[in-house]
Amino acid sequence: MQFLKDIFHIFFPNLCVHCSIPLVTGEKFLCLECNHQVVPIPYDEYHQKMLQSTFYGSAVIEQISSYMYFRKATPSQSLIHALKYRGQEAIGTWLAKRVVKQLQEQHLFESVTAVMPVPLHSRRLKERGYNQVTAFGTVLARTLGVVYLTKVLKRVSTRSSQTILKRFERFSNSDTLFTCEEHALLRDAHILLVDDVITTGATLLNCCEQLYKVGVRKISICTMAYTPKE
Ligand SMILES: O=P(O)(O)OC[C@H]1O[C@H](OP(=O)(O)OP(=O)(O)O)[C@H](O)[C@@H]1O
Repeated sequence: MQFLKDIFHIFFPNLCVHCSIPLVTGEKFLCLECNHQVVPIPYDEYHQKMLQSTFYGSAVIEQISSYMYFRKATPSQSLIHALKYRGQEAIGTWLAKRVVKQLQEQHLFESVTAVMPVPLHSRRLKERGYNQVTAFGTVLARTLGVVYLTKVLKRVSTRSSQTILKRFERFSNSDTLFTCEEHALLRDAHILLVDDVITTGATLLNCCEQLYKVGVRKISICTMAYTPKE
């Protein structure tokens, strides 16, 4: 079997999602060199403040963690773009496994009662075929031993993609994005919201507002990446 895999690999090698060189055994999605350019965000007081500052004055976030810095033209952007726009859904699982390590070492999110993804609009979901945070979120929910709650929080607006907008435009673009149904699992709950990237925080803030309206007591956030302010 391994022999067949090796032959297949000669003709159809897996390529680094950033620099496109063929990957060797042991490498996944990124070659060693590109992998070294991914800058993880440590879980410490300084970086907690940095992440929390996105939501200061708007929402109280219990705990927050983001795996890596998101910067244009770097392997972090290639990873997220391959995950969202090039069908590489398994990148979500791969990143989640890295987050799980941090989560277990730091005893993070231990009082969470459910994990919820930032939902895609049904039209976007149809185009993409999957929500890019599903794989990531389900691994986290399984690790924490809690339910992965979908369908109650819904994206109702069909606004344009945030990706091409500047910081200010992202906020004005995010009026009524989501609605949330009442659900027994949300009352007095501690919800862990998961998404791919935090840029201005407008998307997650909008979700938080809807969750608080239906009786959620605490919200924590975990994302794959965070765009630092320039
Ligand atoms: O912190 P913010 O400024 O709100 O930006 C972050 C959001 O922007 C992107 O969504 P978007 O709707 O643009 O994704 P798309 O590429 O799927 O359209 C991303 O997936 C986050 O959900």
